[in-house]
Amino acid sequence: QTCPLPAAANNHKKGCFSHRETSTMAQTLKYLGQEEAQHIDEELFSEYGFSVDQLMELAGLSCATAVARAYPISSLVKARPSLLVICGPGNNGGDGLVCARHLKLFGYEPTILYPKRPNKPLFQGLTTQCQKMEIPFLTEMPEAKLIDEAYNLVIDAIFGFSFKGAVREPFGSILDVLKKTTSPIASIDIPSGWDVEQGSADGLQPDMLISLTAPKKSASMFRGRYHFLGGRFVPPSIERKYQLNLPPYPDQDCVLQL
Ligand SMILES: NC(=O)C1=CN([C@@H]2O[C@H](COP(=O)(O)OP(=O)(O)OC[C@H]3O[C@@H](n4cnc5c(N)ncnc54)[C@H](OP(=O)(O)O)[C@@H]3O)[C@@H](O)[C@H]2O)[C@@H](O)CC1
Ligand SMILES: [K+]
Repeated sequence: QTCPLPAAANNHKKGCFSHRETSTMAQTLKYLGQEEAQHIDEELFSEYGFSVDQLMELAGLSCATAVARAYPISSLVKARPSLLVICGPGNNGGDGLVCARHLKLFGYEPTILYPKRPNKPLFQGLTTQCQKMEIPFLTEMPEAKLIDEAYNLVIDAIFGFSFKGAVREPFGSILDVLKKTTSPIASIDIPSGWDVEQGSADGLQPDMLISLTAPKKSASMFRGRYHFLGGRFVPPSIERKYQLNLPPYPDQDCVLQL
């Protein structure tokens, strides 16, 4: 069988739905509503004893792994393996910080924009770790033309499943710039600015989406090339309770291409 998905240095072949008789599984994979995603998240912390930094580390590592699968360093068009990681004010932004740190360990050259930093030890620690990893932080959002020239890829870690309502500054202006860039965008969990369930017809159109735990309803509107599932930490009883019908991850991989 020939894989209909675009080649990502053949890395997608292992575990790719299209290479297995999994079309029925793909149909039954649950796409979560906003409240359901938040309930699962809360339950993992309150009833299952996980800590936020534990799951954030696994989520961020999944994102870095998926990015490296879809955009291997050898496939990048610019001389340096430069990436821009834009982090928002919540846990999605925390995933972005973890993702940037792992990408640096994988040999990429991430730069971070983190305009609104929560005053909490978790995020302060993640920021320090990135600084100690010699990852530069920008003080302002570059113009679209500069992004196109300087970065192979933009990682969108601005908003996740708690985003609601009209976008507030400074993120409105940041998203407006991102809509003008031609560098591909990889969105963590939700394309930022999209309604978590309804999507957004005139919003970002990322090239990649990494759904964490399970895709959210808006993921059915995703039209980019690479859709990965990550966050391989869901206990079987949560999976049963919420009828997630997660496809089996290949071997010991922390990501799966949908
Ligand atoms: N179980 C899992 O799968 C795990 C999930 N994880 C990750 O957590 C993510 C969810 O994180 P989250 O709940 O912290 O919320 P998130 O979406 O980052 O944003 C909240 C921030 O955005 C802000 N904000 C909201 N609306 C806004 C607007 N219109 N305009 C401007 N700002 C707005 C809001 O601001 P506030 O309302 O407080 O002013 C708040 O500061 C999830 O998607 C996944 O990536 C992993 O880390 C761990 C395991
Ligand atoms: K995002």
